[in-house]
Amino acid sequence: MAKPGLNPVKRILKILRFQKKDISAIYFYAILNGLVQLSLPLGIQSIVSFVLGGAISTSIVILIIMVVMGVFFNGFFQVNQMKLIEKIEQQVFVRYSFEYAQTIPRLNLKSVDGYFLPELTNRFFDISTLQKGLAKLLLDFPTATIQIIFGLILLSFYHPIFILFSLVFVTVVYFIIRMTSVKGLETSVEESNHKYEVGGWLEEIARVVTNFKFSRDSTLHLQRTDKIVTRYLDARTRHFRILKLQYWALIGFKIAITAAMLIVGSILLVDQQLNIGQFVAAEIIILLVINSVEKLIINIDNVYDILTSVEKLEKVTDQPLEKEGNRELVPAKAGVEIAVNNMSFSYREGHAPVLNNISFNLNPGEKVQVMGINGSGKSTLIKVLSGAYQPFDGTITYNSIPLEQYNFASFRSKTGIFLSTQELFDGTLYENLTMGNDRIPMEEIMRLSEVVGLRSFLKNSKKGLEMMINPMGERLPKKIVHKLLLLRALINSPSLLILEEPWLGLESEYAQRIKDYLLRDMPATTAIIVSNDKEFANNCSKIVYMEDGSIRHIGTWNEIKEQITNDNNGTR
Ligand SMILES: Nc1ncnc2c1ncn2[C@@H]1O[C@H](COP(=O)(O)OP(=O)(O)OP(=O)(O)O)[C@@H](O)[C@H]1O
Repeated sequence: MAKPGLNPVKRILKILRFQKKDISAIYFYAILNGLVQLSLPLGIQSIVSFVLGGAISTSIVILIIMVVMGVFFNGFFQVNQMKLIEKIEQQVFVRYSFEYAQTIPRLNLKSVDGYFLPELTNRFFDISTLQKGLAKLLLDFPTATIQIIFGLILLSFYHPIFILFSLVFVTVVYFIIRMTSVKGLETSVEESNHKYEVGGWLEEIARVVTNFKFSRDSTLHLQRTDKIVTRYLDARTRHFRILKLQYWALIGFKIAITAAMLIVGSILLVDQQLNIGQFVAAEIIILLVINSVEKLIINIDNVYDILTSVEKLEKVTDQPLEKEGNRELVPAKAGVEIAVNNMSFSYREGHAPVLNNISFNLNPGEKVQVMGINGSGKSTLIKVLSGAYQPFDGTITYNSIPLEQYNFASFRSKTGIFLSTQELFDGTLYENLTMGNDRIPMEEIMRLSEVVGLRSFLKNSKKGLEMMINPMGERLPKKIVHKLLLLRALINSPSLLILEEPWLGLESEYAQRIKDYLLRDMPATTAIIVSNDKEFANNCSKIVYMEDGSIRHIGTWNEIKEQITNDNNGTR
């Protein structure tokens, strides 16, 4: 797929390259159509000559039949073109749908950290602009261009003066388009950016609807809408100014060519260099050429729409993906070994790091607890360890292999991750738990549901695991969602487990069961658990205590608890 920095015309050509065969066929039909269309004036020329000669014969009948057949073939070729265009439209839709579905889960989350991803994904809707635009572009453009070329060639047979006109015509059209198109595209993209800004803001109002519903005496939603809609209108007016310039240039040229050709045609007729039949035919050709120019004029807007829609559509697919290698994470009997060396990380390039020179080692199967006050960097640490946030300074290795050398499909298949920001998605309960992995035995799901306290929920739900989850509609209780997500992380005996506050807010009975399960029943799992639970800390083999993005203390709970108490008492 296109990469950042690619200009929009190249992006379009890239898309069209996949449809080379169909597009060649469309051009083939356009050429046939162009020829058939020209048979119309030639046929009429002959008919006029026959009529003027007073000879109504079978030849006229044949000619009329030929002209009518020409009209039929014109329609026939058009339908064939439409069929091919329909196929291209379908293919473009399929390609972008899969491209999006494939890309989004593989995005490097650091690069899209500043975006609200659902809003970014709205750009997919530009697919309909692209489809409609392509249809028009592929139907009208080749036909119009070929008709102009053939028309001009044919005219030059009538008199060499038309050759001169043709050359002037082609050069002027080329320069008009060339001179204004860069600015036109710029303003079109700008207009579209503001369109998405308005869409994004409306989506934001909808996302936090209760904030606006219960606000007192506030018209903030309208004030902000007014501001960004004004920006959109300004951009649109700027874009229309360019379009207007192009329309006027082409219309002016159309007027000039109409006048010139009619005058030349009339002079040639009076001078008897053309007979009346040739004159009528030449005028029909001129009208055809002018009509085609008109089609091009109307389509200029469409060209900008297409170029802009591709630019928008690829805003998602252009985002950097996670950098990965081809190493497989081989599950060891005792879990994975982890070494973090002088690792620093910041969410934005050039900003102060959120994590500073983090170093620690974990043996296979070790359970480490990450502790620290709010904002000390615990969540960021586990996000970076998960491999979803790149790049970072320093090194992180799993089983002595740097994180970025792993193939992430393999790495994630042996990793269980539970982050407090995760949510369920629209699908069945089974899909939400297994994420489509059918090899997970039902007994394991049932066994783990006992651990996290979901047994009675599953028993009581009418459809069991086939129950539909609708995260936006009838929502499940928060605790149930929490337990389901935790269950998902524990499934499939992961070699590496990363959990953020796994039992926070759960009933003490289940919190205890989860702790026991982690400590006793997962010997082959290396676990990193973010929690400030002191009792659990006492049972972990290592505590990483964070402060201001650095490791302040590291060791067993007994080794560091006094230092933490001293810190908190202000003896530091
Ligand atoms: N997406 C982000 N972009 C920029 N800065 C961030 C981002 N997320 C967190 N931070 C900043 O990084 C620092 C560490 O935050 P982090 O959430 O990792 O801490 P934490 O210890 O997990 O806090 P909490 O216990 O509240 O979850 C904070 O100063 C926070 O403001």
